[in-house]
Amino acid sequence: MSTTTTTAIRLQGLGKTFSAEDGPVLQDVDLDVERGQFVALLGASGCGKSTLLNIVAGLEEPTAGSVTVPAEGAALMFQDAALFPWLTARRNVELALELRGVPAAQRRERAEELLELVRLPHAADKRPHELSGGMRQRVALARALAQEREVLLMDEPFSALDAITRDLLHEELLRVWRATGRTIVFITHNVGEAVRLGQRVLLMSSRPGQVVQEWDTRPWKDPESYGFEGSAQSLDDTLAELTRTITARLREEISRHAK
Ligand SMILES: Nc1ncnc2c1ncn2[C@@H]1O[C@H](COP(=O)(O)OP(=O)(O)OP(=O)(O)O)[C@@H](O)[C@H]1O
Repeated sequence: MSTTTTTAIRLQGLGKTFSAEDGPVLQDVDLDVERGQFVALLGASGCGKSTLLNIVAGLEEPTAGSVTVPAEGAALMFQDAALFPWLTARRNVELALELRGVPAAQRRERAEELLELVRLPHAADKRPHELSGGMRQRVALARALAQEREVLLMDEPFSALDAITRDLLHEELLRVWRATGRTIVFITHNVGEAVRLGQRVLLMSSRPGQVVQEWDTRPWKDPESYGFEGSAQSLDDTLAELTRTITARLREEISRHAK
């Protein structure tokens, strides 16, 4: 099924069971993601985040419920950039354009535009082994954007990077998101990352995986539109408090699962 004008992704009563013996990995997941939204999906290891993303991407079939996504499908980005090692950064991006049927004459220019968008124009002729981990993820982002799909699904794309590089890429991703208006679902188990990036932070429980709680960070990120009148300091304090609250809830979910 394809989506409506305002909803990019709709999950209704979604469930996934790989084996009857292990029981459901996902059960009764209901979720609407509006077009242009940035959603961070947080949960303990093994709670079914990747399975959920793979179902939205069409890589896995649900065993219950329904998934509605844009007709053209979604672009995916993983923790491992998975670039072709023998191709330059530009050629890796061009390949995605080629697969989409972009004529050869336009590919080079478009690939360069995308590498510029992710702030990597100077590395266009380098091969993946000549790039740092952060640079490789920038190429992977440019390649995902080259697919020109409205929905971008990101499965822990920055979790293998050092803290400073990750911090920089958070800024870059937010800039790219604002510039392109993509709908993003971003998986992480890092609460700080989820709060920083997501307009909505969703917490998944484990076994069966369900969305058990949600926080809206927009009032703090866009205080003027939401009539928040506190100082920058009180804004920071409120976000830090939110991060603590979500961390405590995540811990609860992890220990509940461990019992
Ligand atoms: N193809 C599969 N066949 C059988 N079981 C699977 C398959 N894919 C995932 N699972 C199981 O589903 C559960 C959820 O896995 P999933 O990778 O979705 O979790 P996750 O929340 O993304 O974990 P992590 O944060 O560690 O990446 C796990 O118990 C896993 O073993």
